Amino acid sequence: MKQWVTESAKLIRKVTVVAGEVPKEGASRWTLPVYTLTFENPGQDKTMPSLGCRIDRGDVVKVLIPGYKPKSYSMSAARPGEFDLTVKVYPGGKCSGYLDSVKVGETVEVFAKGKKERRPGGSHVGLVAFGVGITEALPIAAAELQKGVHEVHLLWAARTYADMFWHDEIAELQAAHEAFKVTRILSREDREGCLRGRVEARVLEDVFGSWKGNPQARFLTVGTKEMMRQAEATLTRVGFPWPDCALLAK
Ligand SMILES: Cc1cc2nc3c(=O)[nH]c(=O)nc-3n(C[C@H](O)[C@H](O)[C@H](O)COP(=O)(O)OP(=O)(O)OC[C@H]3O[C@@H](n4cnc5c(N)ncnc54)[C@H](O)[C@@H]3O)c2cc1C
Repeated sequence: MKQWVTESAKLIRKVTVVAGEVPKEGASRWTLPVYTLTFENPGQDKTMPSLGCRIDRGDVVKVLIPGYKPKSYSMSAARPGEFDLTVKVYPGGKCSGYLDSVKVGETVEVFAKGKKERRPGGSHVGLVAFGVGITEALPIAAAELQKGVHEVHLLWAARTYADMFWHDEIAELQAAHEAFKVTRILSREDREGCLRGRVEARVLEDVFGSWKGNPQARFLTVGTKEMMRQAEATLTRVGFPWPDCALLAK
């Protein structure tokens, strides 16, 4: 098996973000639990960015699953000496199940990975996040707002409102930055204040249409590869050609 150069990070806190539901018999889907795991930096290193992981560039933390390959997680926050991973736990999930099984005081093997760079432009930044993809999108929204861009619009898609989290964090960021707009869209629930449906052309038109023709508009999609490819193709169709309008470049 390939040898990976990893470092040991100690789990120091585990906080429930979404409690989740016990699966109902016969139910095909249910709300899955989400936890924020806080790890001490390897060697108690206080230098930032933690692990050298640039949250604002979409770098990831690779977690080595014993006897398996490393899997990617976005660093959802970092403070001197520690960093967070916010993890949705899938039934039978090799990596998420492993992370869920780690006890406070135990260590995991990790390393940071990422070479992407922020592309020039981006007076208007659109972030299209699917489900737990918010763990990458929200820290990037915060970083873009810090730069003083004209507008950051987060379009966050999930099945139900119960699958969503970090509402207080989003509200705080909105209170601090008038430039931060948020649209939530649910595929399986009608809810006041949220759109209903999927991230299709008419939704992207409605949310980002007023930016059309602005060569400064930049976008980031975060989700499974398939969701991202689909969203990028739809952005292209509605007038934001991919990858010309990508926020990050490899
Ligand atoms: C760049 C990047 C960043 C990521 N960041 C995060 C993050 O911050 N937090 C986080 O929780 N995850 C994140 N992921 C996803 C993570 O890497 C794993 O894919 C996820 O934890 C599932 O792995 P697993 O080994 O637990 O599940 P597996 O053992 O691969 O699968 C177990 C079961 O869960 C189902 N399943 C797995 N993934 C999904 C999915 N996305 N949607 C629906 N069903 C699924 C499978 O179909 C299977 O039935 C990220 C992925 C990438 C590529």
